[in-house]
Amino acid sequence: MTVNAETHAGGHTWRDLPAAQQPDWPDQEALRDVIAELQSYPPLVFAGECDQLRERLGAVARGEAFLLQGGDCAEAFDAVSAEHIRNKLKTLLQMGAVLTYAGSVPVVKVGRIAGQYSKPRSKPTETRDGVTLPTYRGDSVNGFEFTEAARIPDPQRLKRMYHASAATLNLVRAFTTGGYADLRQVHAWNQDFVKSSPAGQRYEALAREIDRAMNFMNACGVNPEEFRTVEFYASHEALVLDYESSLTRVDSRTGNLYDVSGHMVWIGERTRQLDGAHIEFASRIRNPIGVKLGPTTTAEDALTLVERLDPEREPGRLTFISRMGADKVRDKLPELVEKVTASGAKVAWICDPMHGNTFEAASGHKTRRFDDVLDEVKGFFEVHKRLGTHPGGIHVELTGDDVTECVGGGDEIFVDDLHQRYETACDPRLNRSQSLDLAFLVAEMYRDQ
Ligand SMILES: O=C[C@H](O)[C@H](O)COP(=O)(O)O
Ligand SMILES: C=C(OP(=O)(O)O)C(=O)O
Repeated sequence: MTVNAETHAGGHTWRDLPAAQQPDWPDQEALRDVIAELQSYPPLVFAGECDQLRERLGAVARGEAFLLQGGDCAEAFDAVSAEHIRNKLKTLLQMGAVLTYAGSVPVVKVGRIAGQYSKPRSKPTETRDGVTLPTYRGDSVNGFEFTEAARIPDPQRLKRMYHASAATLNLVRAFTTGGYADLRQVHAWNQDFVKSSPAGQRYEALAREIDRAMNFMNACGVNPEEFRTVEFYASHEALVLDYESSLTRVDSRTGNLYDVSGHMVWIGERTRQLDGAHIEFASRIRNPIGVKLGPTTTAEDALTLVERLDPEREPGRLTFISRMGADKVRDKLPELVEKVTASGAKVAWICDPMHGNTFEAASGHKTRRFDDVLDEVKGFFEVHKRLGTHPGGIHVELTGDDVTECVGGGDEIFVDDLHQRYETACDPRLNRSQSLDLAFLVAEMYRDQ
């Protein structure tokens, strides 16, 4: 793992191709120094862990497991705190427990965490009160504050991204293996929540059932290790290629390249050009790869992506994350699923019900309706049911905090509430209550499927 990718044939082939959405770094020499420093840093994850996740995703692709992938739209350096990380993890663990128990399916848990610091944007600039500045591209690139100084891309931020990811991953590993994620804690995860929210109360009833089932198994002498720790993986969008490539290493066991900045990386809707640098980069690494598929994706695009990224047709290698929008999923998804399935490819199909359903409220807040999110997931399940294929999971933007960024949900948030706790640096996230609501509804859909 010590050899960096630049010395490996294939480690730098992406550099010859157009790379969309890259920061306009003003100081190239500073960038080169940062890249050299990042190349000397230790890996954040191990190649063997990436292989293990690929195997788990293989089960998803075969229809034997369900993927829960979620976390912030954009992580922020000033949110690297025990409280934020614990809240996010707690929400994902609760959703995982709901899906496993109510959906009766093994759940592969993957955070949008410990690396989700870079954002592709629709426009290069933002104008406020007649002042135009470069758009915010995530904490790895520039500052959120609307000042000229903050918005200048600064490569030193890539080092902060590495350190923030390392600190986050360290705590996530401690939480998931050090007792906090023990299934006997199902009630503890809910303690601060149960009284106030309908989702919390519904969860509490489910936790009591899980308790009874565990007591029964305990009485039978069954108390497996799987109840005490949780397998949890980290993922992010592989957007800023100088960063991802600096953290790409040769695996000493196999000679293969792995992007050791996270277990799984995905390529976004704005950077999945078939002849572009991102797909080339992803084609050279052995991590499990996700690709977002928006409503303009053609079946031919999807088939070429399979050819480029999964030529061996290895279940778990490639995850297609559709993000069509509630009004399009039923029209656009079937042809992709049909033709990819007919080609013999063994991809996992996941639904991102967030990115196709964003709109701007009259107050100027970017938001999403919980009902649209739910409807896209429903459409996704309907398509797979009709085609006899497996609805493999969901990919959601969420937080464990009680923010007011998306409207609707059981503990209803109205458009007029959005200003109360609107904290996202980019796109609106489901709060904890909305996330749990979604998990219950998805578990029902899965069971019915
Ligand atoms: O999270 C996804 C994208 O970065 C985001 O939707 C882009 O938002 P924008 O259209 O405001 O640039
Ligand atoms: C940018 C994102 O999504 P998409 O590429 O699907 O727009 C994202 O998931 O952060």
